[in-house]
Amino acid sequence: MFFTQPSLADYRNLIGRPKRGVRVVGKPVSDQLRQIRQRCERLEQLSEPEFSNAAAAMRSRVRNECEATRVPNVVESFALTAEALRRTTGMVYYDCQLVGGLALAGGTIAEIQTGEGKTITTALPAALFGWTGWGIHLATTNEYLSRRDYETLRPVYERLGLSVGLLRSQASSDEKAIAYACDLTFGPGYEFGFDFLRDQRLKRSRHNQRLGDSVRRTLRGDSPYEAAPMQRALFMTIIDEADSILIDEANTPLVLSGAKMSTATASAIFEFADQTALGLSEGVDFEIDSIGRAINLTDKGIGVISETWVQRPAGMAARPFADLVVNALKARHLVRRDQDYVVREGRVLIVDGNTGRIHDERKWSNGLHQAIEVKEGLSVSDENEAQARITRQRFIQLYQRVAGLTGTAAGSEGELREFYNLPVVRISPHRPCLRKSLRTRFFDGFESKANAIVSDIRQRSDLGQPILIGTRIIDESQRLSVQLKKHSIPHVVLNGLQDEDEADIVAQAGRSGSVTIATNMAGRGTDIQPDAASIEAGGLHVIATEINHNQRVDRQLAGRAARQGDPGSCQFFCAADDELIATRSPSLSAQMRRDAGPTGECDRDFSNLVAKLQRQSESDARRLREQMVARDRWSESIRESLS
Ligand SMILES: Nc1ncnc2c1ncn2[C@@H]1O[C@H](COP(=O)(O)OP(=O)(O)OP(=O)(O)O)[C@@H](O)[C@H]1O
Repeated sequence: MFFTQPSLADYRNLIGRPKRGVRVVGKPVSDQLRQIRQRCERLEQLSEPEFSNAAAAMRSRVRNECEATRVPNVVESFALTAEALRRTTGMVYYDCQLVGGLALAGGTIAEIQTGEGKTITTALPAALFGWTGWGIHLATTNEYLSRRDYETLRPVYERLGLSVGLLRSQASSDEKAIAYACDLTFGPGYEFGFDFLRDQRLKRSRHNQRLGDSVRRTLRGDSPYEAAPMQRALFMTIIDEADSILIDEANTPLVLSGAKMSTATASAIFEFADQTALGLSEGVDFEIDSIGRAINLTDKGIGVISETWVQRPAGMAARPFADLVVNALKARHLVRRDQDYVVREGRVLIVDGNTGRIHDERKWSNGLHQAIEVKEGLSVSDENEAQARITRQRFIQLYQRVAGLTGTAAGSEGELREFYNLPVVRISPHRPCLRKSLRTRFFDGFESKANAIVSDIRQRSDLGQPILIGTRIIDESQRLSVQLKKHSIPHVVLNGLQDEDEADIVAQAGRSGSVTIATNMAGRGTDIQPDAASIEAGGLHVIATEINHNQRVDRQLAGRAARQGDPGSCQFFCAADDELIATRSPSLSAQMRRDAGPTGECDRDFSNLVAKLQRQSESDARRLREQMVARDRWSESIRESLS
């Protein structure tokens, strides 16, 4: 049994009905805050056993109230959570965090500035709905952050009598089922979606089971018991870094691959396709749309491929050959090593463009992965069959309740409302942000940009400022590392290829004078804490080595500096050969080269022109998502009409 919708409306009344990006103010909220603070004062007086009893009483009250479909007691729940947090960590919620908690309880996206403390804010709605025992999914962008948040908040939840589970990578389905059986389950957003698909696959295979299958299983020596679904009904998800999960990641659907294809394609055909692709010329046989990341064959190209296919070696599998050649062309011209993938121990491993993380369990489909293996001279792996698929938009809509947090919802309000029916509520920071944003510097190419970055780093680290250099791709992090080594500047690299532990690198990155080069891995969610000497020297300084395709990504990177009222600064370095500029506006790229002085730096400020390219890129990405959702709705309506 679930909450009925009126309870959601009740919360909205508490916070004032959110409209587009409203600032939450008003008497209902201040009344709530006053009551929570008053209750906190009384809870502080309780001994530990008395506090546990109060938490247990809350749990049974919520259970009873839920059965009666009434709204649980927000004031009591928030006060208990605040007191558990204080007893466990010594932290006391700021008013803005309590307001953020109310907004989340009302089913909104709370926009809370970077570094304001979203992690502990999630505990307020999570406990409130967690008392029901129906299972809250706490999703974030990656495993590092979900583990960190789990470790930070588990003692708080346990003090409240709530059970907590973590979805660990490589966990078995039994282990995951245990995590899902908890009141609260932490994990990366995509993992919840993949597990949903895995459960659907299981249900489908059960449905298709024939009489006597379990007897046959026993005779084969397999377990006579069927695997059980991991997840319970999808009740509520609270999504941290909501714009990343709900917008950026939503550009690609979740696709679950299963067993090897029943008719394995011999590697010879991929090699033949690669050879054919090498014989084709750009502009004659094919065109490259590097913005849409597509290859379009010309009529001439199609003719060449057909003729080549006729001359294929005997015994080659029949399969749409032109598709394989297009894949080979993509592998050669569009998919880049140390950007889109890395090669490790003879395998092609995909790099997630949004998070900078390497996913060794993922594979490109329809033969693209194999085409890249051929390009890299590796042995060709088996293709897997796509067994289940869902867009992220549809998956999230399956939850009864959704709430989210991010520092960067601005500009995405329309999309969040249209696809997810989620209003954005803007929460004021508890202290003014002291970040100094220095003017963007423009260069004629990577070399001059790297030289300027190196001399800037040297000056700042000599003064004791810690520096985080944010690169867009692995390749650039490596090239910059080479430059720093040349100039004997000690530094560490965080790009997924490093041997050091990510948590250790982040823990050291705020030390006075330290220099850290990182890909998007550190661009979101990471909490770099400058030490006292660093704060004295001006706080963390962020250098962004490229303007990203998406402004939110830039704002997140800048948001690593000047958190919690600390000083800090950031500066963007932009070059004519940066991907955004080179692919979207060759004319701007040429203009920047022309304008550059003897050091390669431009006098002119191109910020407005670059911002325009960024907006174009964002709206192209949005259009792709809209098309994907429209296709999804269309195929769903066909499926329904056939069933
Ligand atoms: N009420 C509080 N009292 C003291 N410290 C706090 C409080 N809330 C948050 N912090 C501290 O502020 C820092 C930033 O918190 P957190 O990483 O949750 O921020 P965030 O809003 O999630 O940032 P981002 O948007 O970058 O992910 C952490 O070190 C956290 O311990």
